[in-house]
Amino acid sequence: NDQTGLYSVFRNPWHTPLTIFIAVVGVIAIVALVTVAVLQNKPLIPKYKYGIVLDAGSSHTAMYIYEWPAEKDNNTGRVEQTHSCKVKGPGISSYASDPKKAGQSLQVCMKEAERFVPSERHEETPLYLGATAGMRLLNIENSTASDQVFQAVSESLQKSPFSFQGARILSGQEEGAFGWVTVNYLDDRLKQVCTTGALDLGGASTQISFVSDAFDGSESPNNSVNFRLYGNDYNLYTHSFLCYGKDQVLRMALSGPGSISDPCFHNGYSESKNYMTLYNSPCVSKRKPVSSPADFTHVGKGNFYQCQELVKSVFDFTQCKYTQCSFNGVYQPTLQGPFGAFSAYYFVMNFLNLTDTSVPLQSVKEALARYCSTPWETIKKQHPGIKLKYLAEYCFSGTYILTLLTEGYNFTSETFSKIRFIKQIKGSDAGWTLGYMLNLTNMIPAEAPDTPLLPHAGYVSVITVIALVLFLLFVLSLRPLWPRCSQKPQIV
Ligand SMILES: O=P(O)(O)OP(=O)(O)OP(=O)(O)OC[C@H]1O[C@@H](n2cnc3c(O)ncnc32)[C@H](O)[C@@H]1O
Ligand SMILES: [Ca+2]
Repeated sequence: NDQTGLYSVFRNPWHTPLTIFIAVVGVIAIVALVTVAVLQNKPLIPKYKYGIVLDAGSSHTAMYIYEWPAEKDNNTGRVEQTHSCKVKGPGISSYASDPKKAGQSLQVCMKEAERFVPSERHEETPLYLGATAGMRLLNIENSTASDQVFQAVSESLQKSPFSFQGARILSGQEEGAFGWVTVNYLDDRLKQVCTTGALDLGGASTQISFVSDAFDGSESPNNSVNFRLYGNDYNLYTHSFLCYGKDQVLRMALSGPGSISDPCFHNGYSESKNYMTLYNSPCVSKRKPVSSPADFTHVGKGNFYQCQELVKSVFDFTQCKYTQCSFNGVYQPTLQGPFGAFSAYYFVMNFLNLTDTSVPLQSVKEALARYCSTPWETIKKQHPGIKLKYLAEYCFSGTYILTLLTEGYNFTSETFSKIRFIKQIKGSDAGWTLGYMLNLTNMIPAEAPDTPLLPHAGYVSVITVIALVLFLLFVLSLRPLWPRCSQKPQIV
């Protein structure tokens, strides 16, 4: 019956004002922190979102599926490529005479996408198709055929369960700019001032994009793209050279004088080819001789230095109405910063084992000269598993790449070492498609998203510490003042 000490407190612990005060403060603090934590860092079980982009290139179409945690729409660097699918057959522009087949060619990859994207996400998943230089050239040659191909492709994609957002031709400027966005997004450079330039080599066009302090866009507004991303302003220089993808340049080189005995192809290489296929492109139709036989035999001579002279003949280095140009009278500011070179830059230099740019440029040229002088029979024996069409062209393609970079873009042995030949960055392919989707889904905010005061873990640990301290204080407040030593403790 002792009304004092532990008994009295246990019987009615709310007796002591200290206890009540601590309990109230504790509850308020925990509720407040948990509320902020939940508001700040949404549900613990992440829901994922998806996006699909089809890259309808001149030589082939590829499908990319991107995935990101739903609540991280605006955070940098959280969108990742989760799957890719190479469409069988040529690029969609090759189906000009049978447009339906362009749509049918996409079906296999679209079925694959249905398996890779969870079905409950299908209808919310945006689906885009962007076409590049192959369709630009078809549009120049025969805009009706181009429209029919897009019609067939759109009908095919509308049948998919995804949210089809349209099929269109990208401008060269978009292709260059979005390639730059992709490289810098994946490399996490969009929160920094120093960015990476982007070099993209396709079959029908090639792009160069980079930020240059010396470039404010005034001298050549068409080459200027302004971005405000994560609170940073970027004034990007970009140019797309139509007809300077490696397939079209090969046609231009072959259509030149005396191209039949070709220094860009290995000794012993001999293939009969058809002038019709060679000249059926707006890039070479002007070079078509008035009367030419239907077929010709393409014979290899295997000489890198002569090949370099032949490749240089497709560039015009004379005309430039600006303070400085790359080639064909196109303005280009002084090169600046590191560069990522992808697509065919990578396919070719990787095959030739020349992706290590710490090797002096002169040594790269000498290695390529040795490769080009290797007889065709030896080359075939050394690379039994490589597609003959690709294998025959690596000497030409490697020579074109070195000539384009050094003579065209004015890379020196010093700036050449700042190029990285890349296929992917952190598991996502380098190319325009990711940048294109990020832009269309507004996932790159102009302003930096406000970062939470504390990361999620920070909140949890703060709550835990406060809760522990308060609990300790609470327990301590329950302990009676020292019991009178005469008292026997009451068993309650
Ligand atoms: O950008 P556009 O000009 O539209 O062309 P594309 O998008 O189709 O161009 P790609 O980068 O896909 O390929 C460019 C070139 O590289 C060739 N290519 C693709 N894969 C290759 C590989 O693994 N090895 C060698 N060459 C390859 C392809 O045939 C083209 O000639
Ligand atoms: Ca391309």
